[in-house]
Amino acid sequence: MTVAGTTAGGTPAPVNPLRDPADRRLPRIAGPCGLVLFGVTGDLARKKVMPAIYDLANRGLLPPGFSLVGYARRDWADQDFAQIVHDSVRAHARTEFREEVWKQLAEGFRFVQGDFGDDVQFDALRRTIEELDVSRGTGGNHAFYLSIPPKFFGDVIGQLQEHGLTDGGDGSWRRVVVEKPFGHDLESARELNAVINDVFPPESVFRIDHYLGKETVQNILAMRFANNLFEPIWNSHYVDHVQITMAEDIGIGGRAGYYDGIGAARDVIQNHLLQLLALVAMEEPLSFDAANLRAEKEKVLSSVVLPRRLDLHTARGQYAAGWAGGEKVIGYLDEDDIDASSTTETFAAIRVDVETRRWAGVPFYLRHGKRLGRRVTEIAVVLKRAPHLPFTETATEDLTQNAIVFRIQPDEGATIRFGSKVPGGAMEIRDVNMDFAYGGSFTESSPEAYERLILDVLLGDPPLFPQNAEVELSWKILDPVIAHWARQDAGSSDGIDQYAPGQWGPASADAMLSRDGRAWRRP
Ligand SMILES: NC(=O)C1=CN([C@@H]2O[C@H](COP(=O)(O)OP(=O)(O)OC[C@H]3O[C@@H](n4cnc5c(N)ncnc54)[C@H](OP(=O)(O)O)[C@@H]3O)[C@@H](O)[C@H]2O)C=CC1
Ligand SMILES: O=C1O[C@H](COP(=O)(O)O)[C@@H](O)[C@H](O)[C@H]1O
Repeated sequence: MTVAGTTAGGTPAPVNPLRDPADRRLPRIAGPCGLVLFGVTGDLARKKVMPAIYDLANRGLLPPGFSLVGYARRDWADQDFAQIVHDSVRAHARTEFREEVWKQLAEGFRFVQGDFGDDVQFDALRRTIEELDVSRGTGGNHAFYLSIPPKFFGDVIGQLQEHGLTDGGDGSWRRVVVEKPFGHDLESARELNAVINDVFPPESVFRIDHYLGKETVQNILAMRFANNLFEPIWNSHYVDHVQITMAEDIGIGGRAGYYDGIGAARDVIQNHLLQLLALVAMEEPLSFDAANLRAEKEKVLSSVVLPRRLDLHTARGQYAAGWAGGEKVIGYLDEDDIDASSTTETFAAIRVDVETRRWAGVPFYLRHGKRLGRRVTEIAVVLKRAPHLPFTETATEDLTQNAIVFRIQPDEGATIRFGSKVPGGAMEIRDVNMDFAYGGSFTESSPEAYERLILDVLLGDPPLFPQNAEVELSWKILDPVIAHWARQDAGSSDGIDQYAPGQWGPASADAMLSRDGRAWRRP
């Protein structure tokens, strides 16, 4: 971790006059540096990366000479690029627009036009960076952010190496940022890791799983390990099962090219949901530095096993056409550029078990879907029933199981559900909730995940970025599920289960849990 007010190299950070001195939320400031963004016209760059850069600048967390170089095929001048950043900032930034911040930031914008295969333009990129080192004092320190389709990762990394962009000279750093998905199965992930590791040392590679940048996700470890309340019951003696839900109410939008053939399990379960599982199930790390955190996460991921009967313990489906939120919506197969016979799942649910002494016999159920009832991500640790209930049966007929729920988004906080006597003359026990809400407890607002992660890249602070091993272990868990579904598809021409938009997935998902004598929560 970096000490507040110093750069990753330990030298005092330059004081940015635009920094708001009252803002104590992200006290670390990046030293002299710049970012090169590939894929500036893309969805992620526009909605997340460029607004996060502005928000960091607005909070005074970027150095005054920070530079942003866009690389894309469009025939743009620097001003056109600045306009694109401006539009994206005005549409998606979280902090207010301040002209003086924008002006200072925009002075560091440059644009290089080119395809990923264009040698001449990669040379132009090198010269642009050298010019910035002089004019903006970026000191040779640059991060290359690949906000591009994964199939181009190898090409761009190869170009960076070939054109002398991977080494900024003595005392400077070069880093590469890659977005998920890291491959589409174990084999391709290994190949991709080999390509990246051939060019950049592991400490210079920052793999973004943006869930790890979320405040509420980081709080899982704080809540577990800063308190004495949870840890004593955090095991198979008290926990019945764990449900991890990531539900979205949106469809695939314009992302058919990426999504079809990938599907819900690869898109989200392989990365975000298995990372959440690792944080909930891991042992206490020796410290919160990257090596110790990763060691504990790797131990948990290595202990995950799938049930033998994948036909009984997995479920998948596709959203059908219908009504959601008062609007008529099209089905997955009717989306633009989706093949009418596609079997790509937009909903996936799996059961896994963690074979450790702590978790033996405690199933973890993971589910994700698009066009579900509402947008919500939560982790529910559902406890076993009390061993003895000294009440009449009718007194407890409305009492369900106690639960501790981490509310990751959008209603950020945590809930503890337990039974309480209903006021009145009779002994009647009913579920009640004790709530912690960020809004009610903190005046500080949560930084957006990309803000936190981009700042950590610029600081060279690695704990929130998964390394090769975690990525590969996660594919090892998921690959047999994908292979099982492919075998099912090969043996049938019926397509996959459909589910109505606005509902909670296909009937097979409910059946999967009811076979275990359980039911999904309706968050
Ligand atoms: N969008 C999201 O919500 C999320 C995305 N990701 C990941 O982020 C990355 C980017 O995704 P997203 O923004 O959705 O993708 P998009 O398809 O929206 O954007 C891709 C970008 O790559 C550029 N590009 C493609 N081919 C070339 C080429 N040959 N030469 C130069 N530029 C090229 C495109 O430029 P042009 O305009 O010229 O075609 C465009 O700017 C992917 O790895 C994705 O998996 C991860 C999490 C969420
Ligand atoms: O990684 C992804 O995440 C988004 C959802 O992110 P969230 O922060 O809004 O929960 C999802 O829509 C997308 O399909 C996936 O690639």
